[in-house]
Amino acid sequence: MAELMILTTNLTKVIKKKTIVDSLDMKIEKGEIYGFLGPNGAGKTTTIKMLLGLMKPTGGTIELFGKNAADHQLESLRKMGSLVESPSYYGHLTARENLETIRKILQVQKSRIDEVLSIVRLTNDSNRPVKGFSLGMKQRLGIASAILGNPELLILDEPTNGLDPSGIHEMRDLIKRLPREYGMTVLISSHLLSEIDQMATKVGIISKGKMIFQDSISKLKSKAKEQVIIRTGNSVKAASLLLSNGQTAEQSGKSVILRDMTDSRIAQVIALLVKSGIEVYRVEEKRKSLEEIFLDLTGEGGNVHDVHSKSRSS
Ligand SMILES: Nc1ncnc2c1ncn2[C@@H]1O[C@H](COP(=O)(O)OP(=O)(O)OP(=O)(O)O)[C@@H](O)[C@H]1O
Repeated sequence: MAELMILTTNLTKVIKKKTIVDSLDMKIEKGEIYGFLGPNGAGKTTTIKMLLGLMKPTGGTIELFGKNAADHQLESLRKMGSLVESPSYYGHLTARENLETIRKILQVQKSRIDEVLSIVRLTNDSNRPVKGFSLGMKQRLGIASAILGNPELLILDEPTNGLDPSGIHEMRDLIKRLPREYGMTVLISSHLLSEIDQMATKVGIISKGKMIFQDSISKLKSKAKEQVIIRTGNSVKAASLLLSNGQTAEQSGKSVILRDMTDSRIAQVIALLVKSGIEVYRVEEKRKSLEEIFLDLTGEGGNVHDVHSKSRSS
């Protein structure tokens, strides 16, 4: 099994009697880009602050790099870089000068400044005062600061917040390169699945403080099982006829809904309906988008409980 960078067990935070993070089990392996997703207020920042030792958990445990975080805090913080909320800079100083102030604290080699400027593609703007930078450039400078100490684990809290599509694109390209080219593991939070869909190797979805899904994007996509909707002259009769012929079908208004159908099975179903005198008006195929699955999971109803029990047993 791959080396574990983060493992939380029953991680819980209660603030003013309100459970903000609720028995969270998070598992992140080396080399992953882990998308930590959830609507605003779900508890992402609170979780991240606990991982970074900025907030003390009310309950549960955190292991970082295979060791209990509370017992090895300095050791693990040395191997981590982070960008939480908007990064702060000296606006009148250049990008290079801002990095130099952090470099002195971290005591890394001077040459590392040129390396990180090149990684985040700010070399050409490195001698300009930061106050003239776009939001996207400031965020990239924030990542440059976070990776200055050459961390093994990089934690980014909503780094694409407020960026325009081209800024999001640049950020995505940058983050994708970090594990591949520099061996880093990345935890990135977002409230939009579409923003991390194309870069995350794993996703953890949090809703109201609880982890409701944790697996690969492809597993998440497989939840988007296609439906075949057949509109008929008599949907009640159609559904019961199909059921008596061993075909699971759900009646909904004037239609019957079938799931996981092959082309030949659909042909058989239609032939059966027509032979039995039931008119077939329309056959439609519908597949849920990733965003719809995400909304289903994080919404009030949907199949939250189904997924929750599934992710716990896996
Ligand atoms: N110090 C605090 N005191 C009281 N409530 C808090 C405190 N910190 C966080 N909360 C509440 O906890 C909930 C989760 O906040 P958190 O910032 O972790 O969510 P989030 O998922 O990061 O969302 P966002 O993207 O909006 O920051 C929110 O309802 C917030 O109001």
